Amino acid sequence: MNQVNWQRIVIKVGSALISPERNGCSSHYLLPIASFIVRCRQRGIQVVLVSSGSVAAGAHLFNDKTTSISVKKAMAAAGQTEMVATWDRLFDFSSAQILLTHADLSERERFISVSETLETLLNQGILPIVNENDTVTTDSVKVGDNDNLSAMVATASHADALIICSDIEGLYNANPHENSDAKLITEVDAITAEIYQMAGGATSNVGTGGMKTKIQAAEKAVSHGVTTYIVNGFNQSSFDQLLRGENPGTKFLPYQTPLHEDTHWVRHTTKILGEIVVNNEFSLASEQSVNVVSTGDVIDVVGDFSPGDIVLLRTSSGNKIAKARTNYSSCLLSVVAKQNDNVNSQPLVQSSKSILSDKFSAKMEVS
Ligand SMILES: Nc1ncnc2c1ncn2[C@@H]1O[C@H](COP(=O)(O)OP(=O)(O)O)[C@@H](O)[C@H]1O
Ligand SMILES: N[C@@H](CCC(=O)OP(=O)(O)O)C(=O)O
Repeated sequence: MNQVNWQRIVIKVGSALISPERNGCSSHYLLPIASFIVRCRQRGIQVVLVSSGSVAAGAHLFNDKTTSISVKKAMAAAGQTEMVATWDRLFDFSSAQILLTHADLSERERFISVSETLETLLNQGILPIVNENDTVTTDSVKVGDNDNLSAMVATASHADALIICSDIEGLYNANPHENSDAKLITEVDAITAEIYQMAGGATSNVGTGGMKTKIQAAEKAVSHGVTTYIVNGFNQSSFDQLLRGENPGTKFLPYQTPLHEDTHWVRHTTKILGEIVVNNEFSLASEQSVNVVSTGDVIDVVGDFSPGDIVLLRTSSGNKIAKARTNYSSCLLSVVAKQNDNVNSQPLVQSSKSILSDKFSAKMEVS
């Protein structure tokens, strides 16, 4: 019986569980997770696996143990094969490898394509195994950690739950490796600045991002209606508890009313490719509805972007207002900004054309 009422879940497995010694893959900690995946599937729950560990798994093949980017990328390329093969051996059903970069998710058409492929694989009973395509990433196209990636995958696959399996019970009010009296937070109903303050970086030599990226992932997921857990993947009991509908770690409650699909994607999945700077007096008329930025408000432009790209709308004093899709290129808006500057407060370009945005997420359309 499915006591947890999930239909589709994403399980994220951290490097420490796959390659604890950075000496190839070990199935030691993967067996209980594989068994959990099998038991979920037997209950009719579809599963997507987001697996880290390619860098850690490939590390033993290289004499150069430095953390140079090019060596890490080579480790990832070599370790990825071993990591997927190790998982695949644990199942008597087929798995499929999906390697993604942020660019694949940040462009709407590609995001939908990824989403459709996940759907097709799941409906065919194949287990998707997702990782970041570390070998081809650069700073401008990488997600950078698999916690955030797993939340994006949970969104793209319309999952009900995201289970982040780590090397620790869950979120503590301070990093327990540095504070012996740290207390486990079992339930989080709102991800506030206080929650972020509790979360530190990774302290192991295999993990990336630590608790901070897990909180970011939880924020992305819960605002899409995805219940999120951080659990200790070393403990078999975590998985037994999950299947009994219990909470073995930290549970983040989903929004009662998730964000609109497109708003969520702009806010939580897209990458900012430039900035439109408006005057300090500018404010959004409404946090909920579509807002208007007139061309007369534009005082500066940062970066190179094209129509349709996602930009940050901010004031000249640095106040972040919204993430928005621009209908104009940086080139054209730079001209607009210069014209506004030349006539001081009397812009040559009136608000005959407008950019629309909605708070922090924003679609920008020409009205
Ligand atoms: N408040 C906190 N609660 C729990 N762990 C924390 C906290 N702050 C930082 N951490 C660190 O985050 C680590 C887990 O993240 P990470 O090493 O990236 O693991 P993974 O490989 O599973 O992603 C913990 O082992 C711990 O050192
Ligand atoms: N993509 C990288 C993992 C990056 C990452 O986020 O690692 P982790 O913090 O262990 O989940 C790899 O496969 O090595």
